[in-house]
Amino acid sequence: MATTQHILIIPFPAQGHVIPLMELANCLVKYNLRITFVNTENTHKRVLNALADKDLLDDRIRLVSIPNGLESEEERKNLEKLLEAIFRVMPGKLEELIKEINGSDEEERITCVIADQSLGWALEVAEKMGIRRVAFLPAAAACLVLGFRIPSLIDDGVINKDGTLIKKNQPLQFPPTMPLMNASDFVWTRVGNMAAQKIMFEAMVQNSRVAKLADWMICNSTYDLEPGAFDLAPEIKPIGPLLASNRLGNSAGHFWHQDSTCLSWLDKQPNGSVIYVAFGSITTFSKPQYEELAHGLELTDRPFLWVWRQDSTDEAESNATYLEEFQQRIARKGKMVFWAPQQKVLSHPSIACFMSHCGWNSTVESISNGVPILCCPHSADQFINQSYICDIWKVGLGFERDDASGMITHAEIKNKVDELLGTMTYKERALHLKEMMMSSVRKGGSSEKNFTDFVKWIKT
Ligand SMILES: O=c1ccn([C@@H]2O[C@H](COP(=O)(O)OP(=O)(O)O[C@H]3O[C@H](CO)[C@@H](O)[C@H](O)[C@H]3O)[C@@H](O)[C@H]2O)c(=O)[nH]1
Repeated sequence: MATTQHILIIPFPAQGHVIPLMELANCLVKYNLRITFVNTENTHKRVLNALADKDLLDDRIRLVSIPNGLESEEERKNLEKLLEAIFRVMPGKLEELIKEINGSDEEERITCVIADQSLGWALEVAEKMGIRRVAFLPAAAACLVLGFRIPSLIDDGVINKDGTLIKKNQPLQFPPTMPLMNASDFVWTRVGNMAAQKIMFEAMVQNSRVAKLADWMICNSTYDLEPGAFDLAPEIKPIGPLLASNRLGNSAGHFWHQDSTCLSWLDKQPNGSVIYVAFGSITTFSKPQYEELAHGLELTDRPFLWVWRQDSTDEAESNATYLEEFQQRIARKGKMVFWAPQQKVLSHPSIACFMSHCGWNSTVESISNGVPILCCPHSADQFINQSYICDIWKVGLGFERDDASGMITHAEIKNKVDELLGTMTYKERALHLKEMMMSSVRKGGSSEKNFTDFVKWIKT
């Protein structure tokens, strides 16, 4: 008989998915469970490289990889190719891996698969092999509720069967505690071209259907953050916020080395003074937009820490001179890094606010630290998250875009920074939300209770 249960965890191959699932793995091993964490080959290499010098993982977490059928970085960045290849190649590879593990030793048998909700096929593989299964949602519960609602959106004539919009200007109001959703802000209508949108839509339809096959659906949220969404879909259980600080550890699963020099730089700044600027792991803006942002930050005359991640060598080369000049010019006030230890940055007392693309992890990490947000959403779910931040929780502000250029201008950036930091209400509300969120993971809190029930179920 197995001494401890053996769980297989599989994330979608993107940074915003690997980090929270790695955090979940770290929480589970505290309950003496063993984890096999399955990344794609490329992600696996990146995670190992970034781990090399520190953040050593608990030895009950074994990192392994399977191919996703894509060779080049260019292909991996193309959402259509990525989704198509993942679906074509990975289910068979996952099944082979599980068979190999299960065949090696009775004690090694996988007893449960925890799959990223956006990899519905992994739940189907588990079901086919008679293994218990869990869907993990790294985004807001509202996104899955939207996925569940797709059939009624089609019946009500809001969208066509392929996800294209019929009623463009008709916002959708779920309960008032959920964001008012503009039809043009649905997750799939905010990705790439029409072909990418259709593929994303099909994936959402499929994944939302398959999620219902899961024995548990868990997500990185709390009842206080999204009461309306959990009322509509009580089968989704929040276990968040999943943060390394909850277990006094380092966050793991990074694709890049975390530049900790920014922490000693933050130590030298006055409390509540620094604007932290970071747009997650995928989002990039045009060069003119970065120039507006740089200009705007300079105008605020406040210290700032800016994560400027450049994806390609071309991009890095084209920005090199500008960046160098800019860094010299702002050296007195600002610091730039390629990749920051974001969770530690956001918990630093010198941080005043977070200028963010509103990825769900960044949103949760910011609020868990009582940090108000300036919103620059770019794609997918980020517009829904912005609506939570600005309209529902009222802990942040969005930017108006210039009619002619479509950009956020330097003047707008300065004005919104001044507005957000010039009144205490945003900070007060953020601190209030922080308190509610953090109490949910303390003993007896709602997320802690869901997590304990979940672990009990896994262990039976
Ligand atoms: O310098 C940095 C910048 C980011 N992070 C971390 O990287 C993660 C980024 O996640 P997120 O804020 O969610 O952004 P994305 O990487 O863009 O995440 C993708 O996945 C999310 C979860 O599904 C979605 O909400 C986003 O829209 C989608 O782009 C967070 O944990 C950050 O703490 C760092 O550690 N250092």
